[in-house]
Amino acid sequence: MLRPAVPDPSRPLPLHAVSATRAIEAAAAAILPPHTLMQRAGLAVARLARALAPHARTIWIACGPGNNGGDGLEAAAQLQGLGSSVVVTWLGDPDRASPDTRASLARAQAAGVGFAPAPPDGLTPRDLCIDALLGIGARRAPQGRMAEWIAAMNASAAPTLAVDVPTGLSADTGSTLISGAQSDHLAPGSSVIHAKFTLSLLTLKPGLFTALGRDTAGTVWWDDLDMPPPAESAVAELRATPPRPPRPQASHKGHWGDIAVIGGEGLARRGRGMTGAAQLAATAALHAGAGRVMLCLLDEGALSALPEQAELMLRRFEAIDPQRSTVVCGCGGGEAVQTVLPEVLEHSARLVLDADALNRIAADAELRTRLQRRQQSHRATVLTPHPLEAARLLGTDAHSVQADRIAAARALVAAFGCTVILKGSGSIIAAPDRTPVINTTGNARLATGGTGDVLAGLCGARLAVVPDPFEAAVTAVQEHGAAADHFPPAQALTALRLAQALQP
Ligand SMILES: NC(=O)C1=CN([C@@H]2O[C@H](COP(=O)(O)OP(=O)(O)OC[C@H]3O[C@@H](n4cnc5c(N)ncnc54)[C@H](OP(=O)(O)O)[C@@H]3O)[C@@H](O)[C@H]2O)[C@@H](O)CC1
Ligand SMILES: Nc1ncnc2c1ncn2[C@@H]1O[C@H](COP(=O)(O)OP(=O)(O)O)[C@@H](O)[C@H]1O
Ligand SMILES: [K+]
Repeated sequence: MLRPAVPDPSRPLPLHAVSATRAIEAAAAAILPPHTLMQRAGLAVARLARALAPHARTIWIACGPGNNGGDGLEAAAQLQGLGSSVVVTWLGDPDRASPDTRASLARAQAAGVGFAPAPPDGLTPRDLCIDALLGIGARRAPQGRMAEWIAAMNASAAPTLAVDVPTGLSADTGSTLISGAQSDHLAPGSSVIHAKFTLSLLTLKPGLFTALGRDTAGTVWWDDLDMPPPAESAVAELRATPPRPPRPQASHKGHWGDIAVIGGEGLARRGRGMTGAAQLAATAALHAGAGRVMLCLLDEGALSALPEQAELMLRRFEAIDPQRSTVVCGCGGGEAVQTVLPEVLEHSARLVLDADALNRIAADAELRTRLQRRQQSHRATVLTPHPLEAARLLGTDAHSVQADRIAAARALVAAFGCTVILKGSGSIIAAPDRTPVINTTGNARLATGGTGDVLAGLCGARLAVVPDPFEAAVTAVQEHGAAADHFPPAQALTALRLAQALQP
């Protein structure tokens, strides 16, 4: 069945790695007559193409040498049969193609599809390009004629529908394929299709939703090719954002938790005033509905009042009761956070660690041991690193983290036994014994200073009332992104305004 890749509130959408997809394909092929899957795939592509471009005069289908190209040839046969004018450019060789692809080639030829050595000229916005160059079998960066066709498709006035995966994107990781490695940014001239639509076949692939996936895949559709839900375990999943539960009338502030935000190195210490970061986290917790929010600034008492935020209670570190609070530690913490971290790690009942708290832990073996010990005593801990902070914790670089974000999040879970939010486009939320979630809310308007502090405060507010730290983290990330998605388009999204837009 063809459907948009939008999770239902009652059922997450599973995402499968290429290895699992191959196993599912093999199992399906074993029980179906030959060529069935490719015919279903081609029909799904043709149907979606007709729906997306009902008035197309020309449909250009660029086909690669493997079965992704076979899907394109099958779609060409189907579209020609439905009355569209199809031009196929094919990079394959009939003698080396798979039996499925050869069968679809014969069907396309029999249907009267036009084959051309080069892309058609003069496509208009109502026409359509179909990228069937590479799918899950892509192993290296496109070069030569394939790279030329990718460039032509990206430059075309007609939108592109990618079959299974945009060519040049890794289905597993959402990074791009470059010679011998993977890249986490779209370098000028990098050979990757920028699709307006992607139709994922049989399974949904995680790379479509994280790293560069969201930029290159466009709107994602999924056709399971009428195969039953796979037994293979999903590598990650997408979840719908549930509505906030109503507040019981008979609740009081004690039900909604005490949040203690610890951070904000003062200007005096090193000439870097970062109290704003902690204030943002505290403001976020407040607007997200926390019962009481305490702000502990590491500025040696220089700041004594916050007149514009009378609801926030200023506290010295010694005056905080970490066992009875949900502690959010690290936002703007600078070097000053180092001195409080041993106690924070030792005594906080529920803890969100962000920014400089993570950087200090990365640089200090004793703090790492203290963090690991929290798991043994079952105390809830959420880490909220961006890719560079994640890299420091893992002893690697941000590029390597971005090259496989799910693997990096899992590695952090394995190392520290905590719930982890690996931030960035398509944030990954992972925890011990849980299928990671890739967040689908949020947008690049969040790429501005302080929005991570807002997430940390929001996460604290949810962790205060949701016993399962993984569920609290998923909820916080979804709500943070949704607040950005609903933010007025004509207004600059700043972190403070985002914090104030959060809802209890
Ligand atoms: N699996 C399923 O569930 C189903 C799969 N289906 C479809 O099959 C697709 C997978 O097909 P696939 O395995 O043939 O791989 P595909 O993506 O066509 O690429 C491999 C070919 O490309 C070549 N090649 C690689 N890199 C290259 C480069 N840079 N530049 C040039 N060539 C390059 C590579 O050559 P080689 O590396 O071996 O030299 C090989 O020939 C899948 O995405 C879906 O669309 C559906 O029909 C039904 C259900
Ligand atoms: N392009 C993007 N798409 C979606 N979310 C983004 C994007 N860029 C940033 N974000 C989100 O914005 C927040 C930024 O956090 P972070 O990098 O820690 O910033 P800061 O330290 O300035 O607060 C994270 O929640 C991240 O997931
Ligand atoms: K493709």
